[in-house]
Amino acid sequence: MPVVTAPERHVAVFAFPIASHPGLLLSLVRRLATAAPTVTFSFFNTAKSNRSLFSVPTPHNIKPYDVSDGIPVGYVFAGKPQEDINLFLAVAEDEFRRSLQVAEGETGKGISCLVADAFLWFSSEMAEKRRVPWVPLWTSGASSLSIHFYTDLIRQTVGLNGIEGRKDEMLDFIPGFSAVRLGDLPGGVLSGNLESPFSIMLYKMGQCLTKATAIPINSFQEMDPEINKDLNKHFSNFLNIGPFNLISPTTPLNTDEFACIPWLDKHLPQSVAYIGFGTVATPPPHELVALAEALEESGTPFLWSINENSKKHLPEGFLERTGENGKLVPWAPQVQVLAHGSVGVFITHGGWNSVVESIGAGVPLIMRPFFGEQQLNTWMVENVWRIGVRVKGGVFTRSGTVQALEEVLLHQKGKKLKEQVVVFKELAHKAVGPSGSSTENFKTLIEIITNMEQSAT
Ligand SMILES: O=c1ccn([C@@H]2O[C@H](COP(=O)(O)OP(=O)(O)O[C@H]3O[C@H](CO)[C@@H](O)[C@H](O)[C@H]3O)[C@@H](O)[C@H]2O)c(=O)[nH]1
Repeated sequence: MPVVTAPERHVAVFAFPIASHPGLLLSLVRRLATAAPTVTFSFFNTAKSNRSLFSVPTPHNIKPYDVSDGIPVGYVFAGKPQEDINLFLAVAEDEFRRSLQVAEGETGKGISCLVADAFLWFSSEMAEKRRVPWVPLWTSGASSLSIHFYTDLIRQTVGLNGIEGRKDEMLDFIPGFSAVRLGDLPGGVLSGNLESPFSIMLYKMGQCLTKATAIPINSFQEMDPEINKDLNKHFSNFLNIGPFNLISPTTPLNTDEFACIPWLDKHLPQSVAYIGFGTVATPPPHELVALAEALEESGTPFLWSINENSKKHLPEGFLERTGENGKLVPWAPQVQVLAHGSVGVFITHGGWNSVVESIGAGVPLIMRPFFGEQQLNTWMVENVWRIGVRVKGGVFTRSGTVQALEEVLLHQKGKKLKEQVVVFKELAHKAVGPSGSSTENFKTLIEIITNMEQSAT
């Protein structure tokens, strides 16, 4: 990769400190910092998240700064939805501003660019005031970004009286989408609490995007050519620079602490179901039972990344009965697991990283979406890319899950899903390869962020 030198440049990076967001942003910043070793990158994130992310070696020109998570001392979580997000958002803008001044004081350099998780819409105004480029990273796919961009149009057309009873109605006027069910739009656009801080955040983000100097996303343009074509008309430098996981690790926890790979080695090619629901979603107890029963009934070997809390809801004697056929782990090196030849299907919530990681490995999906844009990702997987299926009714039942497993692992349909996901796998690898679209887009991004032409070394 060509190297840029620009010692006077100071790039501020604002992280959204929840779920897989900060890890993904830091993996981008690592790439940028390696390509521009004389540029200073100040990475603003909560102390807890920084501790975990910076526990592995990091390029010398990235310096972490802690911001408050907004959780008052002694606070007891009430278990309300998005409680941690709401607390953080209440203090975020002031915290980033305060901490930015500290970093500018310490480095003696004003910032020359502001990179932020796109969720942090207010950073657009901060960049504008300082007259520096604003570069929001969108951590999900082009489809969900498009929906947030077109939220006003969608609300005006569909109405704001709720979509209860109208979930199967199709929406067919968003450029690049031939159609999508109202019920599969991201939460907070038409359904859910439109006044929650999270919904307001997404709405405001959608309104600010045209102010961005560049919008990098963790995808590759061949995946959504029509949506890309449309967004390129509205945004400057809409840059697909992924899938990130094909370039460098996006989580510091990618060691095989629980011996998943040796266990997978003992299984037949494309026979195992890998199960994982990302870093936030947890199926309710009765669905955990249904999923376990379906695995047992179908005799499918499985590797399940599951937390202790969920584990206790599994049917009694389940693990003893499944024996060598099943393995439960608190954390799996997901990217390596998916790339293992014995994995035949990924049962997942449809978080964006999980979707692109499965594509990168050529593994078809069974989707059980929970919140956010996971419904939309599921729609795209099943109806647009045709690389997986949604479990019947969108929730785990014993019979619906057995049916989905049979469809993907045994039937002719499964063969087609596999063929199709391999087509996307090849496109993804090509995109990040030499002269691939994501590689070229990344070069453009470096130029924008460092404000310098690259010189080959
Ligand atoms: O045992 C595990 C479990 C997870 N992971 C990794 O954790 C990440 C999970 O990411 P993702 O699938 O995107 O799930 P979430 O962390 O839940 O993602 C949040 O952020 C995503 C990106 O914006 C959104 O698409 C989701 O809806 C939102 O829940 C992936 O990189 C996985 O490889 C592991 O390596 N091992």
